[in-house]
Amino acid sequence: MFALVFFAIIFVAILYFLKFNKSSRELEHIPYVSALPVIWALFRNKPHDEIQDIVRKSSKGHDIYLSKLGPYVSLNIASPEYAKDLLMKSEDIAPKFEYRPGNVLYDFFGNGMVFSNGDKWRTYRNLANPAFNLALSPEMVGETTMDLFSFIQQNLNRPIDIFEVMQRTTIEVLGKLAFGYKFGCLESEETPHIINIYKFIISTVESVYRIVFPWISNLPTEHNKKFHRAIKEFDEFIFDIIETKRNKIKNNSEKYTNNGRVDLLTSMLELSEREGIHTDTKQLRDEMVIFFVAGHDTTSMSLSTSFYYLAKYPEMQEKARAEVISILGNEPVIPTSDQLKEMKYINAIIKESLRMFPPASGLSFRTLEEQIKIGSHVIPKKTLCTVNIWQLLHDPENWENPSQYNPERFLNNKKRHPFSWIPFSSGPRNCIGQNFSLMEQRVILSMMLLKYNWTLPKNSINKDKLMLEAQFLLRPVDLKLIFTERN
Ligand code: HEM
Repeated sequence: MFALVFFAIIFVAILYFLKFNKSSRELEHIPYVSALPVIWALFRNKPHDEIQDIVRKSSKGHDIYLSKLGPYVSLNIASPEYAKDLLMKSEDIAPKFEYRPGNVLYDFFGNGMVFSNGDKWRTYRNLANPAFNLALSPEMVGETTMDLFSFIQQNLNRPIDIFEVMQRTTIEVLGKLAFGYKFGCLESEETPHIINIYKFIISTVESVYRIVFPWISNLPTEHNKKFHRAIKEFDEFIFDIIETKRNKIKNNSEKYTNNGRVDLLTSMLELSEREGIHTDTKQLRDEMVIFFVAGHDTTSMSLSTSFYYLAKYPEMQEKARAEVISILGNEPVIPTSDQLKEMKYINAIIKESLRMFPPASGLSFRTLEEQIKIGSHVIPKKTLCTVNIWQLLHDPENWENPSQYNPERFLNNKKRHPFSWIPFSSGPRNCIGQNFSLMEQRVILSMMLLKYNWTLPKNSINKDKLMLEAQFLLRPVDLKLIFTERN
């Protein structure tokens, strides 16, 4: 029996190897780089910046190369010009790789916008675009920042986990933005039950083991059963919100739950009714899940990076505060859109934080539907491609002293390749929430600067450098800050 299993494994491994070699023959002009050192570092939970150092060293300076992470052989791009060649292709020539049921990404995200293609993607992106434009005014984020003040008042003068606090804040913002819902994360220290459910789901989706060995998710383990039960509970929560909204729109009764503001879901439902576009409840659920996931941990990471560096460099914090006071005065008030535009230094801080620690360090896979050219390389149809955003944002050719945090680099009008700063990706599949997130970060940072000073605790593990978890969606490790009230 043992021998049979052993030979079956060898046979499958040979088939797998031959399959890989077939695709690599068509791509033999592209160097192949082993991903084993990266996988090994991921399993040892190495900080993400160290993993990226390993990526850079093992790719030996190639800015286009093949490698194999888990079951996927992919073409990796790490130069702005090559990234442009891929990302500016139409969404039909370089569509997203579609995951199948049984893969944790599909099981949770379904066909949400990050992973959908063709008419489905176009329909929902077109429905969501105007909704995002309507959401750009700063009041809702400003009101949530007032709730953040109340939360921090309970925790003054002692170390608090800034990433956790930013998650609470951005979850509140996302709940109101996406479906006009108040989770109550800033009302008490207790985490709402549905958010605990969500955190369990997302920790499973992000697991390195499941990326490298996706079949783990199909085993009848207790964890997998709990994962599917958690998705069911999260789904019931979202389905309930969708049905309630549909009914309110049908009956024309108090649809605008969020201080009279239109949330994304209501806006998408109304537009679809006006235009006679059928919206499927399961697809709307997938879109809400994507907005929720794509929208809050990313912004929390970026804000945490800014708070961290402003604590590490007090003179930077003072300079940022002086700019905000010169525009808003000395009292914490909600800025207007025009006032936000004047905040050049705050904007440079946010851009530098996104460069230093891009919350999404790499892009999801594209599968080519046609042969394309990347630089002078001919890349055949069906090749799986991705862009390493981190490497673009730390490329010494475009960024002097890339590992140094320096917002001034965004104030000196230096000409750079337009694809050298793409933390939100670019082209037709760029981030739909980019402008919203930038506005959100400007509002929260500027109001917090008026209300508080903050420092790193003396014994912080992040004193010398910001420690990162291993994941591809970046997170800081144990990032505590001490807030004190100004005046
Ligand atoms: C700092 C904050 C954010 C960063 C760094 C970020 C980054 C990105 C990146 C890199 C992509 C491309 C993903 C890929 O091609 O694999 C993306 C797509 C997307 N993002 Fe964001 N994002 C942020 C905030 C948001 C927010 C606030 C929302 C919504 C509320 C959002 C919703 C989306 C959606 C729906 C897509 C898919 C767009 C499409 O394929 O048409 N993101 N984001």
